[in-house]
Amino acid sequence: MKPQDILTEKTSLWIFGYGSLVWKPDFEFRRSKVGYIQGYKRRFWHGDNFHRGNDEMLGRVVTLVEDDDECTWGVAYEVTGAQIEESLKYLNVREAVRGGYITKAVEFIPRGDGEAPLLALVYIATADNPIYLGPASCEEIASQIAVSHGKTGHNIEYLLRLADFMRAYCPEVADNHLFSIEASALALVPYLLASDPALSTL
Ligand SMILES: N[C@@H](CCC(=O)N[C@@H](CS)C(=O)NCC(=O)O)C(=O)O
Repeated sequence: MKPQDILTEKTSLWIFGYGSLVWKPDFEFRRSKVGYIQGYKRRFWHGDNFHRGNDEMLGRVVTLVEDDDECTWGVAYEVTGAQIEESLKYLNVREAVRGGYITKAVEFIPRGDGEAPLLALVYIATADNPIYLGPASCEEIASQIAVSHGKTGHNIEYLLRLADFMRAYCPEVADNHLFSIEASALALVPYLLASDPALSTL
């Protein structure tokens, strides 16, 4: 019997997304829930030399940083049966091989009264990662995002789509880190459009 043979429709795995996965999972799933994990804060502290940057100009993408007083909102996706192997194979390339993320198990708390916590897999880039960039001011992060792009697109798209997700699905959450960087990056756009009109197609 191959390992995947035990994956019946009743076998279920939850995968928690908090960056590009909230707006672009790009794998098949049975259902999704908006909610949060405790003990982590989302920060634009990870470098990206593939999707939103390159080796000469690293993009900045989000990772999770442990902080007992914080929580991070996102989306958990349930994959069942054959979706489990397919999603993990896809995410291993997108997140681990190309993004440098590792996997951890976390407790996901769905939004809504009476929703039971769920064990979920999450992809995290840790400080020992070779392209981990670490803390910087929101202005510095915004200016790096404003001029970076990679094989998947411009780094600003990555920032704006995450901010749009939070406003649409978690309007009650004050993610100051995210929205400060967004405001700083948007303030740079007029200057960027003058130098790179292609940005107007974002
Ligand atoms: N692991 C986080 C972050 C994922 C993330 O943003 N990963 C990058 C890899 S560096 C990615 O998939 N980017 C695709 C894109 O930029 O469209 C999540 O759960 O959303």
